[in-house]
Amino acid sequence: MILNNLLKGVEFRSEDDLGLEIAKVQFDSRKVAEGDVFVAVNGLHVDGHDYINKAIAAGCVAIVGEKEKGDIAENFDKVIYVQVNDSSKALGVMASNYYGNPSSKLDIVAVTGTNGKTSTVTLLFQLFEKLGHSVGLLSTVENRINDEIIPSTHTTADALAINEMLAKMVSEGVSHCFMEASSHAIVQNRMFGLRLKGAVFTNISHDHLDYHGTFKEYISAKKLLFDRLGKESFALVNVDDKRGLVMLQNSKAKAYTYSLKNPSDFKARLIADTFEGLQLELDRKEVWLRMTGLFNAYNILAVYAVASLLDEDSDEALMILSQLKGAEGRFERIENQKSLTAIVDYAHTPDALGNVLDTIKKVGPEGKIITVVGCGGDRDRTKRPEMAKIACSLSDKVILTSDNPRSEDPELILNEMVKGVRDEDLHKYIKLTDRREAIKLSVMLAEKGDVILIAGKGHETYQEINGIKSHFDDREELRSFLDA
Ligand SMILES: CC(=O)N[C@H]1[C@@H](OP(=O)(O)OP(=O)(O)OC[C@H]2O[C@@H](n3ccc(=O)[nH]c3=O)[C@H](O)[C@@H]2O)O[C@H](CO)[C@@H](O)[C@@H]1O[C@H](C)C(=O)N[C@@H](C)C(=O)N[C@H](CCC(=O)O)C(=O)O
Ligand SMILES: Nc1ncnc2c1ncn2[C@@H]1O[C@H](COP(=O)(O)OP(=O)(O)OP(=O)(O)O)[C@@H](O)[C@H]1O
Ligand SMILES: N[C@H](CCC[C@H](N)C(=O)O)C(=O)O
Ligand SMILES: [Mg+2]
Repeated sequence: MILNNLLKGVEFRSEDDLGLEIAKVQFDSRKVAEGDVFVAVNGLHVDGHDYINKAIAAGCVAIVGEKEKGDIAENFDKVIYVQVNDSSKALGVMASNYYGNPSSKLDIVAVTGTNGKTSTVTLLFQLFEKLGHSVGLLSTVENRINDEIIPSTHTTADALAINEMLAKMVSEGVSHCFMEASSHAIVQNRMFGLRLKGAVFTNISHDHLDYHGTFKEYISAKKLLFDRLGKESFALVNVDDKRGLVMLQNSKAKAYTYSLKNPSDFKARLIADTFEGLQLELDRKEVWLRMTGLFNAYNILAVYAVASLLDEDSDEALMILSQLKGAEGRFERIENQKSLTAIVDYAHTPDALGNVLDTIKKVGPEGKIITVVGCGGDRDRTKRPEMAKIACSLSDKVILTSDNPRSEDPELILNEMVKGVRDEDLHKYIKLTDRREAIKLSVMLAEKGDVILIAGKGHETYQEINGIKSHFDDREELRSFLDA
């Protein structure tokens, strides 16, 4: 592709001839090959501008960067230089151009919020598939093009990977794509330049303050998704969350609301919440669903509203929804012969953990609740004491253990968690860094009628300790001890 065409829609300054052919767009010097353009992005750890010489040595023919040409590299006589105000935004637009602007050729609905993104997009994917459409999914658990699975490394991939997958979807006739929009992705402009049919806001609560700094900044990050929507798009927000309406301010999109408690465009009423499923009144129709928990009522309502906004038949949508199961690793029950209720859930924020434990308390059996939980390393430290506090106040016994410690000392993470436990709950917890041993102990402690909750890792099939990922699956571990 000609560089000039690649830069269509990007505001830039350049004194060079931009008529040359480009092989590929890259933003990592380690991936640059002969004939590529290298986009230098300033990151959290290093500045891409410091890798321009490496990119040139690897054969790139053009550079896109924010700095003045004279301030960067010596051997610029060999390459074209294009100066932009924001490289990550330029990268978003260039990635779209390179892959033929796929987002304008299918309907993309992005879902943001602290909790419920994966659950919502997975349900949307399943629903639209069963409604007879060819569908794409970009999510934490996996990316999908109909039956094809493309492994996922992030909740929201980088701009090049997103557009590459969207282009593949277009070439395979996909009509709808449901994607998660993480707050990291929004502020890093990984989705910049995408044309969205709509965006959904599920909720916002404590998470990622390590990255965003303050809760206010975290809200602003989510809001940016809605600020960037065009007037042809829809914005659908949960107004039972007090930040729901904030998302709509400054948005040009057509605004819609959903709620279980407040006046809204799409409304549901909870009739019953049981281990077997939810009973809801949706659009004045009664429906039984195979999912548990008030939070799932919100997810179902959002899915139903999106289907309506995309002009699907509402009766057919409700019928299909009533047959769907939730996303894997989300309130997933592990069958066993020990008369125990065993649940694996991805709750890795204080809000999610509280919701899941509240649900178990409300709908679960009379027995004790035994919770196994940890907190990820290299992530928001302030959620650690909160999560331990919630786990201990809503459970009878808690085994505090490792999640993905990543580069951190597992023992120190547990010590930070313990600080949050209330005095009256101090007798409830045990610290055990080895997650396998912690799961084993939960099964040993459980008696007939008890509930075991293994929280935080859900669908994950690895554990990252000391920067090394090894195979680990909460469901496999739990099953092996329950079957022993
Ligand atoms: C904190 C964060 O989001 N980091 C992401 C970010 O990395 P970074 O800013 O640290 O990049 P950097 O290492 O400083 O490098 C800056 C630039 O120099 C370039 N570089 C670097 C080295 C080199 O030799 N040559 C070179 O060109 C890099 O390609 C990059 O363009 O940009 C990278 C490229 O897109 C991402 O892979 C990386 O995700 C890291 C691995 C990560 O763990 N991210 C998590 C926190 C994340 O994104 N999570 C959200 C979900 C959160 C949620 O809602 O729960 C997600 O969407 O997955
Ligand atoms: N709508 C919701 N509101 C609050 N909590 C929810 C909701 N839906 C799911 N949860 C809880 O949050 C956990 C994570 O849900 P899910 O994976 O759907 O969230 P996510 O937003 O995709 O998370 P991530 O940021 O890691 O991608 C679930 O396991 C469940 O405990
Ligand atoms: N998307 C979240 C997932 C956290 C899952 C938890 N198991 C952990 O590793 O901390 C994050 O990257 O913060
Ligand atoms: Mg997710």
